[in-house]
Amino acid sequence: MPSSGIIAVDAAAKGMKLERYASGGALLLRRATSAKLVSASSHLLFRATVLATLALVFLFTLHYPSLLSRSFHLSTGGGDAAHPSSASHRSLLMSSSSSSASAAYGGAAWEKEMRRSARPSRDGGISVLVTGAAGFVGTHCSLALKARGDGVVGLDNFNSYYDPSLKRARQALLASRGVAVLDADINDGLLLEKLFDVTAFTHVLHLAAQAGVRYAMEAPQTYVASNVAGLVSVFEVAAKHADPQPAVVWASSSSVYGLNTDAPFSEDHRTDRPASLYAATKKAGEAIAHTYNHIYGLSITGLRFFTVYGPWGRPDMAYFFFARSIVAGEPITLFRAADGSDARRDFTYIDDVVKGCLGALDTAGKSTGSKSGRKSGPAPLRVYNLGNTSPVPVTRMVAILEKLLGKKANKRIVTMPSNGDVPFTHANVSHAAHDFGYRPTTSLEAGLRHFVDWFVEYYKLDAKIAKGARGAAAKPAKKKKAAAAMSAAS
Ligand SMILES: O=C(O)[C@H]1O[C@H](OP(=O)(O)OP(=O)(O)OC[C@H]2O[C@@H](n3ccc(=O)[nH]c3=O)[C@H](O)[C@@H]2O)[C@H](O)[C@@H](O)[C@H]1O
Repeated sequence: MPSSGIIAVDAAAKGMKLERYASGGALLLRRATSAKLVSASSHLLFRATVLATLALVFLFTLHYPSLLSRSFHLSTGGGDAAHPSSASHRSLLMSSSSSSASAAYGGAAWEKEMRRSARPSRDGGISVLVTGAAGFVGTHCSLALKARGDGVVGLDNFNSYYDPSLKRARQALLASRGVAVLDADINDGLLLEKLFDVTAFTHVLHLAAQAGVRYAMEAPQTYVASNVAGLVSVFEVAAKHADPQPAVVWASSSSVYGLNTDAPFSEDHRTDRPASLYAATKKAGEAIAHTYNHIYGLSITGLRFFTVYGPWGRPDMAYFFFARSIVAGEPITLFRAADGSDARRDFTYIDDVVKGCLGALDTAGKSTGSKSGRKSGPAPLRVYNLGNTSPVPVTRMVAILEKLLGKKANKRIVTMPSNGDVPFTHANVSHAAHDFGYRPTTSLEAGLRHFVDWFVEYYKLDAKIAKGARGAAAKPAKKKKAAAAMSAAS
């Protein structure tokens, strides 16, 4: 539209030029005719341009619907579970129902429910806001806190990075144990403020994040939005709005060690060479934590998780999607390091990690700041490895799965692509052991057995799979039969 307007003005200006250089009556007549002609042709030109523009918009809509509907994604979320679009990265932040959560939540009944869920049932119990509560680690930690008599309010945006129905099932499990999980986003600062107005949480267990090392190449902005902006949002509310300030324990990652080759990885080692954007955002989080501790006296503990696995786990992680592929008879790709060695991971079982999280909460120490922005003295700033201390080759992990599922994997072994992966991880956990008695006790064999038990039951796999027979049947399994078959197979 504007371009056609410019063309019309240009044509009229040319007519005026003729007028300026002509002289005499005949020429006056020609000038008038010329002006009419110019006017008519500029109308034609204008109409043609409008039509052409409309045609272009139509074609553009046909070919790039996602671009034109971007504003829809920004506010309503959605996307394909397997490949959420990076253009709709804010949909990973704000699910459809959570985009206006701060406006939707409130009222006497809501406040009563928040207070009920946040209230400890034991003397000396703590009251914890768990972000990412419908996530893997968040669910297990919330259950453990509630079970020992602490108060818990959960928050999750139920994004589609992986199957949201699994997150809803975890939410239902939490609800059955009396833990309310709000459908809301950590970037919704107003909602967080509202929550702290209603409940004086003593602690925040901040686990909401965009996880996954390799997916960061596909959707970089989601990592910045959740792991940097979201973290700041949580720290802002905890530091400047909450009264009194809570202590914050949050999920960093073993990936911050990046290209570090000293092993086992110790908290004193270099973390300035992240291999992925995921790792870089977690490293940035640790720097941001330092700032909020330094300025506002916020007690902050970062936990570097090492490839956590177990029942109710994350379907985007290798052990989980390998199990699925083995059952389905589909090929799996195993990465081998450039020197020809198998990739190795310090796989850490969820129950061990939960003990570490609760230990970190229990020893967090108080924040020293207040709403006024003044702090009364230095507050704790801590970082701990939560690993298993015994790296296992990924090929061994697959061999265990094959045994448990009673079925051979169709393996394809390739050199590790340059996608942010690291060849090995190995935790030194002496600081966590010293400060809160963290001692991982679960072998990969035992932990994967628990995972497979849950996996077979949750997905109602045919008992034949558990027995090692071929093919997964579509019809629902009898749970007891499947479980019995699983223990027979192991
Ligand atoms: O500790 C962490 O900080 C991170 O742990 C997890 O990352 P990773 O340790 O990379 O786990 P995961 O993807 O399960 O790959 C496991 C192994 O399988 C190998 N791997 C992977 C995929 C594949 O197709 N083939 C393969 O061999 C791969 O080379 C690797 O050796 C979390 O996802 C991450 O969110 C973060 O929490």
